[in-house]
Amino acid sequence: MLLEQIRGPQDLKPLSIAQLEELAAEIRKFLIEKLSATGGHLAPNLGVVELTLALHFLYNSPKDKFIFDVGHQSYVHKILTGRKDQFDTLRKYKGLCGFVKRSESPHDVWEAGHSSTSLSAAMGMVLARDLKGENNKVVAVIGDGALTGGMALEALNHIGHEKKNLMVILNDNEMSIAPNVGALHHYLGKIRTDRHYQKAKDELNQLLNKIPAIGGRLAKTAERFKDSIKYLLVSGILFEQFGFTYLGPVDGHDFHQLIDVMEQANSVSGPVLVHVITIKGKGYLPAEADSFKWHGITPYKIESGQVLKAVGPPMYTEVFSDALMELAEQDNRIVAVTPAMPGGSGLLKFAERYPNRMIDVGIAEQHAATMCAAMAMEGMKPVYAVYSTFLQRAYDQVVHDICRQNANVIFAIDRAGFVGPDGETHQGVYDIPFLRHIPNMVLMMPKDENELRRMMKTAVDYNEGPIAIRYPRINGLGVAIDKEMTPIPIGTWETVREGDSAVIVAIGPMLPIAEEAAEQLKREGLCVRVVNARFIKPLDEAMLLKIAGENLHVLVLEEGSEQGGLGSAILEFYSLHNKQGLSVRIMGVPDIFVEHGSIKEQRQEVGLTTERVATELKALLPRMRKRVNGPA
Ligand SMILES: Cc1ncc(C[n+]2csc(CCOP(=O)(O)OP(=O)(O)O)c2C)c(N)n1
Ligand SMILES: CC(=O)[C@@H](O)[C@H](O)COP(=O)(O)O
Ligand SMILES: [Mg+2]
Repeated sequence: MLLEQIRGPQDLKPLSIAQLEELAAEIRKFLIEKLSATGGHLAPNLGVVELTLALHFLYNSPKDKFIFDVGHQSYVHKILTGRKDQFDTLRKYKGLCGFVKRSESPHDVWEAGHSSTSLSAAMGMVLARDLKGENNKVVAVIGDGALTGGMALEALNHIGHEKKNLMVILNDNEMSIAPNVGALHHYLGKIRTDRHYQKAKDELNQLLNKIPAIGGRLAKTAERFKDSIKYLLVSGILFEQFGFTYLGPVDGHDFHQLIDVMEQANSVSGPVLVHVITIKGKGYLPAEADSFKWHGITPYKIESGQVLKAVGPPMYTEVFSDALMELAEQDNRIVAVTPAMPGGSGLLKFAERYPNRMIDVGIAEQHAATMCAAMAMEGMKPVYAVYSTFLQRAYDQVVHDICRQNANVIFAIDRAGFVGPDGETHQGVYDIPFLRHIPNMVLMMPKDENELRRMMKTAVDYNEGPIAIRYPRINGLGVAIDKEMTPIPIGTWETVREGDSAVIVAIGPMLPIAEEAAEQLKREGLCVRVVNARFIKPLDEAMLLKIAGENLHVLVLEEGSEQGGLGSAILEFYSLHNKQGLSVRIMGVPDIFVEHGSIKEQRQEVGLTTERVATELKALLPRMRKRVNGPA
């Protein structure tokens, strides 16, 4: 087994092409076996086995810097850089990160998780290198999906301007998570498929290179003729016009072609883009056949490709999807917009039923937001379906285009709260702070799947401006579903448990924890009220003033940043109403990044557990404690 002998990239250098091919097969087998137990981004990594081997074979990481866009396809890189023995802990708590992670290895020079940052990072490292007078290589590996992200265009524009030595490897597998979309995708498709382009280009290049070296004006004419013909035929014209030397496309699973084109690239001065065609999921038939499903996969049976299904009530995403279908049936103003996440956001059924009303814009969260504003102003009901973490990309568009113009956009914010194995780059814990302070925004979070449906109806009936519903990446509670979706009056909270010792104000999946804590405290003589603060904005001011009037201590429970979240909003409200004397304890996500693991482990790490809530509440109530133990 060659793989056992690979302790680092230096062990690749003496290998022959045949041995590299053998090693590629071993790595594929390793990935398929390991991920059958851990889950993870199988298809993307199966697609870059040869590419990653060729990079480490030809260049000298970490002196030469490899930057993986998104970083979900960096498992092969991790295997080759001394971490293969850690793969049983992939994406597990305190285990191997599923993305590039600087703290894991000096070979990990740039972290991501969010798409389309690699070219900007490469440019930064190249500018620093040249200012320091160093001469290492900087190689960005970006997928055809990530290339649709706006940042990539910003970087291409600048890189072409600076004309620095920088290599971009475009890993083109025709897929984003779902099939890739957009004009760029079609352009790449033309290059990929139009083989006679290639043949004509190659034949012509041979012919033109035969023109004998001639002096004087004729030479210039011949050169101009060659360039103008090349202009017509060279397939990477778009990139050439951006100042890159375009090489390819080559077969990204053929070591001869890969090594040859990278050695060609080494002799290019200035930015060079190597176009590599790969098969997402290569080497595992179920993943090749459906790389959409196998982009990110849970544990599976290798032989059958059967994915081990999670049991329990439907995920919130599915409840959202079904509610949207029902509402769209009644209201043809409803259009769904997704930035490249039709599957994860639950829009596949909608797309099938309403193909003209489901718009996938590619990895373009900013464009999606502004486009929704304009659609709303033209009388449509755009439902912007987006993960909390990816909405961060469109903050300015939400402020500047949607809220400031008071556009009636509905935000369906999925993955709100902890997300589990994707970890710190994907946690949905900042949307409350970055949304609640924007004028005109309404922000809701349901306590269960039935309330999610009610909130969907509330949002569709709401015509006063932007309105957002945030819901988590978990199963619902399995509550009864009302046939009718009854809208909820805006800004009204709900007392789900009576009590006069203290109040827990909780949202979303924190409600069950709050109720369990209250039940626990009841056995100690404390009668704790639990309030479902289902509107984060606007707050239920009447209820807050009533609580203040009862002089009750308040504990706020939210699976989101403590800085600027619901608890902060309540503190601000009490300060504004001169109720500073009230004690308000906020329990949420502290000022740290919470890494990968299960959602349960992430909650435990920050203390969002029944036990800690009970303990914190008791600590809040010194007076109550004495009363329970007899007269003061
Ligand atoms: C800003 C942002 N939006 C969406 C995503 C979700 N996402 C992760 S990977 C991916 C597709 C990337 O496609 P590509 O770059 O072609 O890589 P491949 O998986 O095909 O290798 C998407 C949309 C993300 N990580 N970041
Ligand atoms: C790498 C990336 O950003 C996506 O693949 C993301 O991991 C999808 O998340 P879900 O699994 O929650 O849909
Ligand atoms: Mg792709």
